[in-house]
Amino acid sequence: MTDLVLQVHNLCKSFGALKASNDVSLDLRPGEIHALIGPNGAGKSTLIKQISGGLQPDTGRIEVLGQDVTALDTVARARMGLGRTFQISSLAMEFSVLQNAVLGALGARRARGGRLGLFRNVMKDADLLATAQEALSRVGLEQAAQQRTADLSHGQRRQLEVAVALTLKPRLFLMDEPMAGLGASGSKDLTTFLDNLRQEAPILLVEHDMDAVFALADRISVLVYGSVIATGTADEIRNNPEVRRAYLGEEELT
Ligand SMILES: Nc1ncnc2c1ncn2[C@@H]1O[C@H](COP(=O)(O)OP(=O)(O)OP(=O)(O)O)[C@@H](O)[C@H]1O
Repeated sequence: MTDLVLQVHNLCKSFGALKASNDVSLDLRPGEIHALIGPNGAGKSTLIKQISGGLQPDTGRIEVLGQDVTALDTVARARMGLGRTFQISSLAMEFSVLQNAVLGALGARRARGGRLGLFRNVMKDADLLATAQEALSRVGLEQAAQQRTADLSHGQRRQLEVAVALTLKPRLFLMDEPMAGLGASGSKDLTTFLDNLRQEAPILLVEHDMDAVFALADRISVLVYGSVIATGTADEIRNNPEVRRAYLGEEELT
């Protein structure tokens, strides 16, 4: 019996001659933010896709809450509590904020094998509305519920993506660059939000914003050319000579 929320064992994935994941192992503990960093093309998104079920590894094993999910598809993994936000927005821009959250709640119901309805009926479904509204208030968007999603600021869209993921009541989160495109104040707000969210569901966080990573992460894994070259606390990673050589510029560490 393990209390690890996620375990990745010896994952390998090649595209032709390119080893995008080269014997990757890592885990996620309850209540933690584990950041995955590395240069462009290091294989971070490829790893996240394999964990979420969108891409099948060549070899290796993935366990969620102690259960082997390697052969399961995305929907089955979502049903087990694996929530995800994407690098590219999955929101319907012409829909209202509330409609997007309700669509999320509908997807969560589908993942649990529940019944689907026509969209116009769905907007009158008390359970779905309650789930959607609760998720919106968790991220501070309840006042914006009737706004058109296209009219939201970039930061608010990121909050809405997290709200949509929350409708699934996830046991763990995979987040691919949630800070991308946010200004300084947007990333500060999201940093505070993620800091609180980890208690509810631990987060495997892919992020280029090093200020956010070093502020938030309990542990950091560094991926270079598909391999994890180090895992440790922020201080351990800052002081790791191989990481300094391979990835982090000296100026980032002072
Ligand atoms: N479907 C694919 N077919 C072929 N090569 C791919 C495919 N997906 C990714 N790659 C390659 O695998 C390597 C890892 O890509 P990946 O997108 O996982 O890196 P990343 O660390 O997420 O990069 P970034 O920080 O730029 O998002 C890259 O060299 C990329 O070109």
